[in-house]
Amino acid sequence: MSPTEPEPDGSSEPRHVVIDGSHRRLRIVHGREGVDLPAAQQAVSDLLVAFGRDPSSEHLAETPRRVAHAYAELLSPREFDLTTFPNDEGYDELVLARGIPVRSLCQHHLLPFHGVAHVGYLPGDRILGLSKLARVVELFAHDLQVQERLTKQVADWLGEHLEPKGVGVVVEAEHLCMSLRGVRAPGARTVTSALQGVVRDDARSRHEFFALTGVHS
Ligand SMILES: Nc1nc2c(ncn2[C@@H]2O[C@H](COP(=O)(O)OP(=O)(O)OP(=O)(O)O)[C@@H](O)[C@H]2O)c(=O)[nH]1
Ligand SMILES: [Zn+2]
Repeated sequence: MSPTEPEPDGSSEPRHVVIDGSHRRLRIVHGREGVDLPAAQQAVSDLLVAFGRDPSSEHLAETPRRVAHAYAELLSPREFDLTTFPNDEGYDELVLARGIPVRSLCQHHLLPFHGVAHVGYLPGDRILGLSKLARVVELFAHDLQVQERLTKQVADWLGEHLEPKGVGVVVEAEHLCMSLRGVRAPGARTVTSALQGVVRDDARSRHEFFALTGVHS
């Protein structure tokens, strides 16, 4: 399957472009097809008609454009450079970014889910620019998602690109499809986790990871 070909679930893997001939700086771009704004705008206009509204009224005239752009923004992660540094000091404890904001779209209802991610890793030969932990979350969150897949994609991606000794990812989110409608359970937060390597297999590392996230294992 080519990097840009959509997977059966509608998402596709991000690609990287080597920008300085080494593994040290990679430009990460997402492989998803861009949003067709004119088509999305027309579809929103049709939806307003289906809702019994007049899209030509002064109040709604700009709404199709606004909605199309809003969804395009939510479905388009920003490109970034994956910057790593040699782990010269042999740092061998967990590195954890706690409370990274998560904004994503539920693939079932196209409603947002939002919350935080805690992303940690146990370094191997290289350490990662800290901001990149939050950028990787955005890379996968700006998609039509389920929380389980988002959580695992972040962990798998870090494992593949950083080759650390271990990875841990926890996502805690509120799904508007569960709080505003349907079951109407506002405040219910779903917690998912994905662990790899030492963080999964070694009880002390796993316990330390969950202790640092504030999530009880
Ligand atoms: N596993 C998982 N389920 C999700 C996620 N986001 C939404 N869902 C659920 O997807 C399910 C879709 O179920 P359906 O029964 O087809 O849809 P529905 O009739 O709108 O369901 P209700 O929300 O219960 O009214 C619901 O239970 C949602 O809560 C997610 O990230 N992960
Ligand atoms: Zn939903």
